Amino acid sequence: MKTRVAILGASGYTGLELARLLLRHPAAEITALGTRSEESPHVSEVHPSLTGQLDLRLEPLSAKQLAERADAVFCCLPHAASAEAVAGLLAEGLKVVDLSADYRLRDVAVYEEWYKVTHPDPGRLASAVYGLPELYRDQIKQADLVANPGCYPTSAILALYPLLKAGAISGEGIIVDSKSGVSGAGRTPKPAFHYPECNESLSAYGVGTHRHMPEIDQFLTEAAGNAVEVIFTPHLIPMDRGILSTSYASLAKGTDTGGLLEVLREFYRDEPFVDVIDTLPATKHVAFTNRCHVTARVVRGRAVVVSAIDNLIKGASGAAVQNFNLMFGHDEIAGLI
Ligand SMILES: NC(=O)C1=CN([C@@H]2O[C@H](COP(=O)(O)OP(=O)(O)OC[C@H]3O[C@@H](n4cnc5c(N)ncnc54)[C@H](OP(=O)(O)O)[C@@H]3O)[C@@H](O)[C@H]2O)C=CC1
Ligand SMILES: CC(=O)N[C@@H](CCC(=O)OP(=O)(O)O)C(=O)O
Repeated sequence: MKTRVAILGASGYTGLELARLLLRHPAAEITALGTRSEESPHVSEVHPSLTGQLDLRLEPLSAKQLAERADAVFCCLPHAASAEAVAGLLAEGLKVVDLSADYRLRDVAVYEEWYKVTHPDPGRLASAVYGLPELYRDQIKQADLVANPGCYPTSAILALYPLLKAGAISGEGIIVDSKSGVSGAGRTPKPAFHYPECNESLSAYGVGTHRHMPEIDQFLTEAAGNAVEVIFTPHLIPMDRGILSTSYASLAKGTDTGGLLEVLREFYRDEPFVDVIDTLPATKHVAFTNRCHVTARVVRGRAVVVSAIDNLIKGASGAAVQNFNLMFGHDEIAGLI
């Protein structure tokens, strides 16, 4: 029997990507789509690319209604709004993959400092599982609530975690320089993402203030075993999708390019979606896939680690399906290859 799934925030970009992936999933059936709109539009009006593939309307649905129609909910809402919904969904016995940032940080004070809002459901931060299967597969299998990682943190953590864990690089002075396509900002219009504002332009933003910095720190600290504070600088690049992160770190012990690659290859040996490559990654090589390409070089005595993902797939909806598969005992790669 198929697992019945609902998508909240289905009118957005991650909602669309989830619908696309789940329509090809052999063990999942999309049974409900959520919106705030009382007009209940047909999905083909909201996402013309789904015309003829899914005959559902987007509806404002209560947690109780969702529990009648689904077993799992993908929550694709903005932060804070998401945690408000999640508490009710869990109370109805649903399993939830939350794509927002609400349950990724373990310390509510850190969340409130960086997100500038009061957390609506702080009691659950300690028990939510961070949905990076490469690190927490066993916990995800047991979880009712999985916090899907941020897009930039996925690219940075996958690149750096194994090297820190192995003691190949130092946690001091790490720099993560990332570029993202515009879909990373979501479908909800904002002036900076208006076509003439961002086309033919490359700009840094959120320098020193981006909310993904403490998320990267949290997991790299775990890898290193002592406090890691990275400098993370995101850039907006005029393409639809994709993230490329170039990270710089000091070497902790004398090693060369081959040594770094060996650590990465060993860590990801059995991983279905992380490819440690000899060549340099490009967003085009992972676009529309759930894969992360990563490589490393030693340059003038420092490590340079380059990783690429599709922000909407391995950075959001693909990771969410991977987590869903683990939570429901489906083949981890179902719907993703
Ligand atoms: N885009 C990306 O690459 C990534 C996004 N994320 C996170 O995933 C979540 C969804 O992102 P994305 O799909 O890009 O966002 P979008 O802006 O594309 O879509 C979010 C949807 O949520 C609904 N919504 C907006 N505001 C509210 C609100 N205040 N209360 C309830 N519902 C609201 C809207 O649907 P309606 O108007 O129909 O109600 C909207 O279409 C966000 O938390 C985002 O930060 C995470 C990783 C990557
Ligand atoms: C290009 C762009 O604007 N990207 C977004 C990515 C954030 C995101 O989607 O992540 P959360 O789930 O953590 O909110 C940003 O920098 O805010």
